[in-house]
Amino acid sequence: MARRKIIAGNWKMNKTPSEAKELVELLKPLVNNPDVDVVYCVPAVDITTVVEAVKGTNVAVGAENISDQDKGAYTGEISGDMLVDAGVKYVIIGHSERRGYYSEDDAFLNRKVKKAFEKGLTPILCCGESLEQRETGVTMDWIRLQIKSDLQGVTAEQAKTMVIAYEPIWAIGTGKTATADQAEEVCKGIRDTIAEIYDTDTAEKIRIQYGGSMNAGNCKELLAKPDIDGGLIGGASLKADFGQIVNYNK
Ligand SMILES: O=C[C@H](O)COP(=O)(O)O
Repeated sequence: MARRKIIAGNWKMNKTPSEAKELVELLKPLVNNPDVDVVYCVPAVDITTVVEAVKGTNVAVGAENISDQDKGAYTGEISGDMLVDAGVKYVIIGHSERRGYYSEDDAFLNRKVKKAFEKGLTPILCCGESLEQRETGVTMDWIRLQIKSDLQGVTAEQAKTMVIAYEPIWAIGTGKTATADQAEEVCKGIRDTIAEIYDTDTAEKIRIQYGGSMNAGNCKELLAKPDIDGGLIGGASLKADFGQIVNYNK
């Protein structure tokens, strides 16, 4: 069975609640594609507004982060239960901006992935190499290490339902996209890693996105690759272009 494409916007720290509402309204007529799952991953403070604004549409809402803890004295944290109660279905975990700027390491991210599953949320787990790692030829070794650590204790049944986003750090927000062949090579490598950790059935079911300067111009070629099941879009998710990406096959 063919994997269904999943196109997710990662709004990052860009929209106030009122701006978020405007963006949802702008995108509403543009993001209908029966062949594609559409997700808006939004700042925590926008979640309630966006959940309300997408009611009755095909769009699901995701969070950009989750606490590894359940509840209690963790100032500033947002728990899985809070996200679920607010109507969130997906959560981005391990984005390179969180790994880099906030020193989130693999052991911490592994706890978040497990917490997301425990609460019934679908993790979008990010991985990817730096420019230096690509240039020294260790891309796949690095990514294999990230995935193996971040998925420790995750069952095959859980892994089948999740999403992995391959995001080369050098391509994020730089306008420099990986070529479709480069992106496919790593996404295929990720699928092989999943087969190694689990089995081929799990590898065939897990969805793998590409992220890094994906836009209306390059999405068709990237999404035509056999192991690229969607995109995690930053900059281009904040404008009408996102509709063109969702409708890449039209
Ligand atoms: O999560 C999204 C990625 O960081 C890609 O961002 P970008 O599309 O602005 O390069």
